[in-house]
Amino acid sequence: MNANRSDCQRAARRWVVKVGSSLLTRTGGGLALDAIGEWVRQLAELAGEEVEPILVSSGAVAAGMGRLGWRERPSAIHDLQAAAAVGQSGLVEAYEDRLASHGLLSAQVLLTHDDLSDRRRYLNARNTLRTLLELGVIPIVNENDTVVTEEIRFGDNDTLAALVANLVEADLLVILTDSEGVFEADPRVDPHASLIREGEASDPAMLRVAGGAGSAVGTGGMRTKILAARRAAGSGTATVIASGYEEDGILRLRRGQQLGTFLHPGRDVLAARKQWLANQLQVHGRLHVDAGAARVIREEGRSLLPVGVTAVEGDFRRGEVVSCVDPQGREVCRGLVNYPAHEVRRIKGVASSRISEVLGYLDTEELIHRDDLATV
Ligand SMILES: Nc1ncnc2c1ncn2[C@@H]1O[C@H](COP(=O)(O)OP(=O)(O)O)[C@@H](O)[C@H]1O
Ligand SMILES: N[C@@H](CCC(=O)OP(=O)(O)O)C(=O)O
Repeated sequence: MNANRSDCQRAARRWVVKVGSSLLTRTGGGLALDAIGEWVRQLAELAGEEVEPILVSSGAVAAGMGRLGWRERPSAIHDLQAAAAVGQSGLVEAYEDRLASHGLLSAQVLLTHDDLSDRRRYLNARNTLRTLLELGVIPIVNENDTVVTEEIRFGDNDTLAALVANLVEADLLVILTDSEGVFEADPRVDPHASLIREGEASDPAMLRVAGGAGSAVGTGGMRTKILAARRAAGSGTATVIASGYEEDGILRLRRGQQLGTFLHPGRDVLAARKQWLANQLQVHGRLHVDAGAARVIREEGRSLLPVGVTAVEGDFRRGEVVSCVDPQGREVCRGLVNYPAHEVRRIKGVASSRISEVLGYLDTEELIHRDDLATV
């Protein structure tokens, strides 16, 4: 059963807000700085209401074109990459200045899709983003355009935003673009098409209105946004696709107003999260935990600390999935482990306060963080 859309928006704590190139690019290159100021003002207000916003912003190519004096978007990949490299610092500076004027710190995070499919780098990105949010810093994420080709060619930061939503298990993904939302047909082709206000992310009809593969609108455009909503739904995240030109649009969403198109994740959020983690699970090793650890994990949803581990089986790397079993050999949970097998063997049974003494460094106090484990 889908929760009410307004309630979902109001209850959402962790937001990923994606701002598309179509909004950020001024005609002839350069950044739409006034618009950036508006989104920042709203994000700052959200942050003051205990929302944790993460921004995924395109615009590096646009900013670079402005700086290089290029009037037309180049088509050669190396020119696009050069423009993005010149522009990324300007893009972040634009956000940083405006966030600072609201007393907020920002951080630049550059990712590629590959980073998020590699277990260790995935865990690194997840821990970094989690720490930034705990520190009250606003992460500004973009594709690392220097090392990718496909994404920069298709102009697809929608997928990146969905991957980030999965990564941090966001409650809401807001995709801001130049269109009011998803229409029954591309409004540029059919100006009379009406706006779809609500739907299921997985509904095949949504993809059909956004243009099938091979059609003119089949690459980028609305199609990648619907696919992003589907991907986000995988970890229980709801998506809103709305216009970035709407006055106070972000704040109005926060208050529960029905702007743009809302795409329900389609099933129980907690079940989706567990299923999502379970799908990631290819078990690389086994940790034997004592009865106390098994109990607090099962009954209180706590993290696994090294002190609760009695034996280690297998050879796994940091970020891989391990299974935890209780003293009777019953599986308790599976999760992403923060230390490699040879180090877990050294810190098993050790208090977290002594990890750095034993290993010479401290990564995290938890062996498996509660957000990274699924009970079975
Ligand atoms: N069914 C649809 N409803 C709304 N917009 C659509 C639809 N199909 C295609 N589009 C197009 O998608 C565009 C937005 O995508 P895009 O230009 O890639 O934006 P961004 O740079 O924000 O990612 C709209 O301007 C619109 O022309
Ligand atoms: N990462 C690049 C391009 C990504 C891009 O254009 O994506 P999108 O906003 O989805 O059309 C940039 O910052 O210019």
